[in-house]
Amino acid sequence: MTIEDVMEECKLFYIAGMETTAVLLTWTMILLSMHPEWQDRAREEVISLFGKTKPEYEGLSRLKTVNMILYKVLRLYPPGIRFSRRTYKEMKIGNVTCPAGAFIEIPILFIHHDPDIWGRDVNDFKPERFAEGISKASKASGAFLLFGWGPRICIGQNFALLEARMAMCMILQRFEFELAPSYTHAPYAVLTLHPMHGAQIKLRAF
Ligand code: HEM
Repeated sequence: MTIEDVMEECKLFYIAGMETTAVLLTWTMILLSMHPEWQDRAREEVISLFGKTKPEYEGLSRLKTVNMILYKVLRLYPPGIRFSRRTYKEMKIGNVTCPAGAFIEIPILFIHHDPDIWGRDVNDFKPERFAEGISKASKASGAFLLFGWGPRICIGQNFALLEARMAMCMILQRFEFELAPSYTHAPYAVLTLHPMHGAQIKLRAF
């Protein structure tokens, strides 16, 4: 690799890794503010596992409620709303024949909100849907696509979830939070899916 290649890789990791995880945490704070009963459940779990001490790596894998909440947030508000592929030769995908060089977009957001896959309560905030893991959460395997799919699937996915668990634990250990009256719910996609008018949240230390 040349030094330029290394620099490009560093930029890619920064761009692909920072904004995505930041919006995941933002939506999690928003949804836990909208659903205080889940905020309380998540806090109870965190305090029962770690008290007020900094969570350690092994302990994070024992989180159940926080995990279900993160998956639920990632289904409803996937940070990246689509990913794409280009065919390098003519190929058949299902019943469709694609010529070489076709650009194919996979609409993560639409798939994550498809009632045929997730049921009629597709838009409800029900983290318990993920109680038995990702594979049992929907009618179609492979419908939870937030990290992409195949050989180019997000290389940072485990790291991202680890960061998110750690950050949410540390926030829940210290603060109760609720939406400020100025918050307007307007999901908006530019590069990532984020709240168009920001996330005004009131934090109360305890
Ligand atoms: C919630 C957080 C994240 C989400 C939703 C996310 C989502 C994605 C998606 C959809 C792709 C395209 C995959 C494909 O084409 O199949 C991708 C690729 C990538 N992600 Fe992430 N990502 C996240 C966090 C991270 C983090 C934390 C890092 C690095 C520290 C990272 C590094 C990358 C890189 C380097 C690629 C390109 C992989 C390749 O082309 O081989 N991502 N990510």
